Amino acid sequence: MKDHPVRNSIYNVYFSPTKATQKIAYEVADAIAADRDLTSIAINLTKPKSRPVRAGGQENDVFLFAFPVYSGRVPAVLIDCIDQFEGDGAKAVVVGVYGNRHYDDALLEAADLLGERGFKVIAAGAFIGEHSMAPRVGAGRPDADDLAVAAQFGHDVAALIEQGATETPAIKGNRPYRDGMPDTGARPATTDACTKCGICVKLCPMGIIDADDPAQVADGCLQCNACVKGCPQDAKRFEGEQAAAIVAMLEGNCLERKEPELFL
Ligand SMILES: Cc1cc2nc3c(=O)[nH]c(=O)nc-3n(C[C@H](O)[C@H](O)[C@H](O)COP(=O)(O)O)c2cc1C
Repeated sequence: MKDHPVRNSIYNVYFSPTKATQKIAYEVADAIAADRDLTSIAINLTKPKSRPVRAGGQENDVFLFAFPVYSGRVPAVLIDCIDQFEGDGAKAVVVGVYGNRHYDDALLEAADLLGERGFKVIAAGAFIGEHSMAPRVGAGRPDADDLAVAAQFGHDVAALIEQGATETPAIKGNRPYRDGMPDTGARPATTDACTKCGICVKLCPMGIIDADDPAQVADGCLQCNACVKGCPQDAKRFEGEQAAAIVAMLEGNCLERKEPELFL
């Protein structure tokens, strides 16, 4: 009988309502997997039924945790998920994708939380995605240049692992973290153009859009904009002064291109 060496894994764990984070996560994970000959296992936390999930690793596994930055923080909906992760000494890489305003304390917060769960966080990266609330901000990102940076980041992480790195680099951010997003009860409005096709029902990461009447949206909306961006009839939108003020602030201050920042 032949002995087969145990193949270790990279867990590509991501939450990505409007898919910017997903693009970066795959680029990073695929580069690490190729260089380290790891089996890539994707864990998509976006659908409500997929959360929380028990996920973890062993010493020679790599755990990529990728999320969109919400209000400069890790989305609150992911905190219960992180509580289910078991590091057991596995190496972890943090990826935060933000909408060209700032990532503030989100990378640091994610690294702290994963450290508490027993992971050795060896690298972190902040990448830019189109702002889900204001599509002119970070429009079209991540683009080809961003994806190339993400792939190179993955190769650099693989080289670090080869060298046996276990230390956490200095990651930008402050403790205590900035205040997270207040729950304002905001939720999308639905126009007469809605055909009740059900696409938004499937896209909603909170499962709160009524399947029979998609105009009915229950409490707990993240304002992630998956329904707004995914509606083929353009029938969902955030209305009112507060939504307009956020878009005006972002378009007024955050149109200048930012570049990814890497911590290794
Ligand atoms: C509720 C909410 C809060 C956000 N907060 C920030 C923020 O603090 N800074 C920023 O630059 N972008 C912010 N964004 C933009 C997202 O981080 C960005 O659009 C990201 O690419 C979305 O990732 P996804 O496509 O994987 O859903 C926010 C978006 C939402 C929906």
